[in-house]
Amino acid sequence: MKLTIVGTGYVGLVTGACFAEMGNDVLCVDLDPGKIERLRQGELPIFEPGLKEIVLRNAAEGRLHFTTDIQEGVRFGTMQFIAVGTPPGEDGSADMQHVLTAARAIGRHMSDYKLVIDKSTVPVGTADAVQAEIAKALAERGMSKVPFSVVSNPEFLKEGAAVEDFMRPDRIIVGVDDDRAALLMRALYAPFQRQRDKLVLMDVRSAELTKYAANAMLATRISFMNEMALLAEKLGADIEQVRRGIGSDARIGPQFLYPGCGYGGSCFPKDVKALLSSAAGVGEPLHVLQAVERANDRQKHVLVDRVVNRFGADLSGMRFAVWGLAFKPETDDVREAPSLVVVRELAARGARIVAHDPEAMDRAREALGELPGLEYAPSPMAALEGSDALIVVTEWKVYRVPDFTRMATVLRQPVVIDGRNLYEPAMMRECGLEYHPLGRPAVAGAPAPLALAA
Ligand SMILES: NC(=O)c1ccc[n+]([C@@H]2O[C@H](COP(=O)([O-])OP(=O)(O)OC[C@H]3O[C@@H](n4cnc5c(N)ncnc54)[C@H](O)[C@@H]3O)[C@@H](O)[C@H]2O)c1
Ligand SMILES: O=c1ccn([C@@H]2O[C@H](COP(=O)(O)OP(=O)(O)O[C@H]3O[C@H](CO)[C@@H](O)[C@H](O)[C@H]3O)[C@@H](O)[C@H]2O)c(=O)[nH]1
Repeated sequence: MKLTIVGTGYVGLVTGACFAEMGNDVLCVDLDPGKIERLRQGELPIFEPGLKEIVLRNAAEGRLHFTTDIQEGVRFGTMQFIAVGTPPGEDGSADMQHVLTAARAIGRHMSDYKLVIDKSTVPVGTADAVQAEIAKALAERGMSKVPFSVVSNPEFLKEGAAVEDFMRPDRIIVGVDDDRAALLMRALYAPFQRQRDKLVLMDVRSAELTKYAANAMLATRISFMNEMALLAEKLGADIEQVRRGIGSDARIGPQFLYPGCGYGGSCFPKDVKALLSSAAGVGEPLHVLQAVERANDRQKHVLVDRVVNRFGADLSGMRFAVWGLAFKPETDDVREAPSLVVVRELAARGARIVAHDPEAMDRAREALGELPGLEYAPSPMAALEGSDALIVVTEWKVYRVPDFTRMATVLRQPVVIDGRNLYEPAMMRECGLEYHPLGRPAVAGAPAPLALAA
């Protein structure tokens, strides 16, 4: 089939590449000429495991093309995917300008049947707005008789596992109100559901809400566990044991129960805000979700609170190693990353920061700008040299089994503040490290170089 993907970001590029991999002929369109030029040269604008191979192979075999020309894009595909950004507006509601611009462009340039598929995460009612934009643009050209359908097909991929998630989805949500569109969507997704039927067809509004409800539920689990971790710590319990205990209940399940230093990324924070805004707009406040957001805002400060408890409020003259800048491992994305809060707060308290991340240092540099006292280390161990403590923010694999003995000697004070519970407390004790995990009893270094703050 011939597909056009409007928007070549995390979702658009993965969608385009994976559909091309299934034999479709795909044209990816983006407004950003730099991004399109790099893709044409075989360079990827983002880091996503496994994506480069698929992009290069399908481009080389002539099934995946890139352009900045929206007119060419609209003429190309019978199926037009909208995969542009829906960032939060000032009031927290999703900013729909990119989606509506894409819809208008489709209406302006189409001359035969198009199936318009909304893959961006959009508030309920957006498909109706897209339909209206296209109809208006067609009417302005005197072409109101040209047929088209609009369907909702929200995307559930996770960054860092995007190709795997797209290729092996748990379910494929399609909100569709007409038979022709449903038939085309079934045919397109047939290769992804050979084992079992994963297609869940529903009405368009329900599909739009399904996406927000899924992210809101996952964010709720995380905030719940983060609060349980803080409570466990106060009560002398161990959240890691509690996590295993509750995760083994089939009704709860083990996934997305990991306490951490707050959820980040381009989705949970913005989608929680957008859903709260939609709900407020129809007079149906979401009390649970309001609390989820508040808890997450607080959680992003938990690591620096620990630093302050341990070293005092004035951190001038001190130096901290920060491991992990991406909002999660296996991505270079730093949007809404807890690391940004940690680094800015440390700098504001006068500390010097030596940060390391396997993939996200360039993006972090762009996001943080020139921050006094911030430098980047070429390796995890280099960040520790001369630092007063290590703060672990993102659980990259390379941080999981460091040389603990060397860590204890390289750090000026052998203190580790861990926002992801990566290490075995007994091992830290054994290596003479003072260890502060989340929701677990802290470990005093042996021999303790400094007494633990109360
Ligand atoms: N990133 C994720 O993990 C993820 C997962 C599922 C759903 N989503 C949703 O998918 C949508 C896209 O997210 P993303 O992370 O891929 O965004 P992104 O910012 O990485 O990419 C969006 C791209 O769209 C381009 N664009 C904007 N307006 C355009 C236009 N009119 N024509 C052509 N190109 C245009 C931008 O230049 C940009 O390259 C959002 O609604 C997001 O919530 C994201
Ligand atoms: O047990 C957990 C799981 C995740 N996180 C944090 O939650 C955030 C989001 O992680 P994750 O969901 O793995 O990555 P995203 O790429 O943001 O994916 C989410 O957002 C996407 C965009 O809407 C959806 O498509 C995905 O289904 C949804 O998982 C990150 O900061 C993680 O560190 C935790 O703190 N604890």
